[in-house]
Amino acid sequence: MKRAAAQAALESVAPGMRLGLGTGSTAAHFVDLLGARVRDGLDVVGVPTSERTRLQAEGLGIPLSTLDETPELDLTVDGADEFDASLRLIKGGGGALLREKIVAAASKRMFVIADATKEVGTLGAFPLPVEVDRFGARSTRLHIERAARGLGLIGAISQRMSAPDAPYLTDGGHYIFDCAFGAIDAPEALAERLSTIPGVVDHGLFIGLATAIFIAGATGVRILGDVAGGAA
Ligand SMILES: O=C(CO)[C@H](O)[C@H](O)COP(=O)(O)O
Repeated sequence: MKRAAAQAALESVAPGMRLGLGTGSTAAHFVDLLGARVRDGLDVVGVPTSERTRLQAEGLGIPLSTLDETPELDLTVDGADEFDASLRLIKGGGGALLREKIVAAASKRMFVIADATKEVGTLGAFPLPVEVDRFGARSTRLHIERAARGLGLIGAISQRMSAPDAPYLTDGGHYIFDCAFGAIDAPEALAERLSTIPGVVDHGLFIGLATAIFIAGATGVRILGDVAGGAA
C-alpha cells in the first residue's frame, strides 16, 4: 500500500522539477520509483530530508542538491506518522522532522503518502516527537511538560534512545523526546507553545504544510486535499 501511494504521487512529477525527498519507509518507496524514472531519462533534482534518504537517492543516481543551492522547490513528497482530515500531520517517527519541515516549507506543494492506517480523527495516538538541543535538555523537557499541561495534555515524555545507554541523535545532532500526550484537540495551540520554548529546535506537528495526502487502502488510492494547489 505504501508503494501504491508513492506511485500515485509520482504521477505528478514532471521534467525539470525540484523535489524534496522525504524520509521513512513510505518515502523510500517514492525515492525508489523516482530512481527508476531517472534511469529512464527523467530530468529532476532532489533535496533529501535526511542522510538516509541522501544515501538511497545517491545510490539510485538521482541528481541531488541542497537548499543552499536550490532554496525553492516545486514539490516535496514525504510520509507521515498520522494525519487528520484537515491535512495536519504528526511526523518525526523516523527522526528527520526538522529537515523534513524545512524542506516542506521551501516547497510550493507537499504531498504526503501514507497507508490508510495513518488516518486519525484526532492527532495524538502517535507520540509527538519534539527535537531539542542537547544543552539543557532536562530543563527543556520540564518546559515541554508545563506547556502541554497548560493545554490539559498530560502524558509520558520519553527520550528516544538508539541503544539502552545511547540517546538517539538526529542528523542535526539533537535529542528527540517522544511525548505521549494522547488526543491533541488543539494542535495549533500546542505547536505555538512548543515553538516558543528555548531549546525546542522543532516539533513534529506539521500544520498548513501538506497540500495533498495520497492514502492507499484496500480499494485503491484516495486523495485528500488539492493536488494542483500551490503549484503556480
Ligand atoms: O516523519 C517521518 C520521518 O521523520 C516519516 O515520514 C514517518 O515516520 C513515517 O514513516 P513510515 O513511512 O516509515 O511509516
